[in-house]
Amino acid sequence: MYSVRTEGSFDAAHFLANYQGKCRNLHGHRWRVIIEVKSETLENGMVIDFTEIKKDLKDMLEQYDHSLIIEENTASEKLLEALNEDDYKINIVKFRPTAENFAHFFFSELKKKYNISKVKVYETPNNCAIYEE
Ligand SMILES: Nc1nc2c(c(=O)[nH]1)N=C([C@H](O)[C@H](O)COP(=O)(O)OP(=O)(O)OP(=O)(O)O)CN2
Ligand SMILES: [Zn+2]
Repeated sequence: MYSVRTEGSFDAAHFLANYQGKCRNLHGHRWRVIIEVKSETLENGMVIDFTEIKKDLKDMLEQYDHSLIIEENTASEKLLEALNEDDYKINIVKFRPTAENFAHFFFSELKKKYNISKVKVYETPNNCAIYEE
């Protein structure tokens, strides 16, 4: 079995709603996203062309770069209105924005095109979550 890995990153702010601890406050991370694709066979000597998958990864992560990520229904209308009025880049997500949920989310997105086997998301240099199938 062959496998290839590549990675990308994005800088974004988030907070964990209903969380007892410092992460309930708005704070930022450089989210590092490492993806792995596996294959039994090679095409043109490759599992997948790095150039192609790197571009798709970059395009996917670009949406979150320099944004504020908010879990659906966890911010007041007043806050959302104020942020929108001042034209801040916001991403409302349907899941709690943890490294685990992002790993699963990015896995599902990439699965649409690639035989993805693993996604690792680093929230800090020391901590990462992994989703694999
Ligand atoms: N299993 C998870 N635990 C936590 C997550 C997560 O996504 N998965 N996220 C958070 C917070 O977002 C927080 O920002 C990270 O917390 P922590 O690692 O304590 O933050 P530090 O910056 O102090 O990390 P260092 O590695 O010590 O620099 C909380 N928990
Ligand atoms: Zn955090």
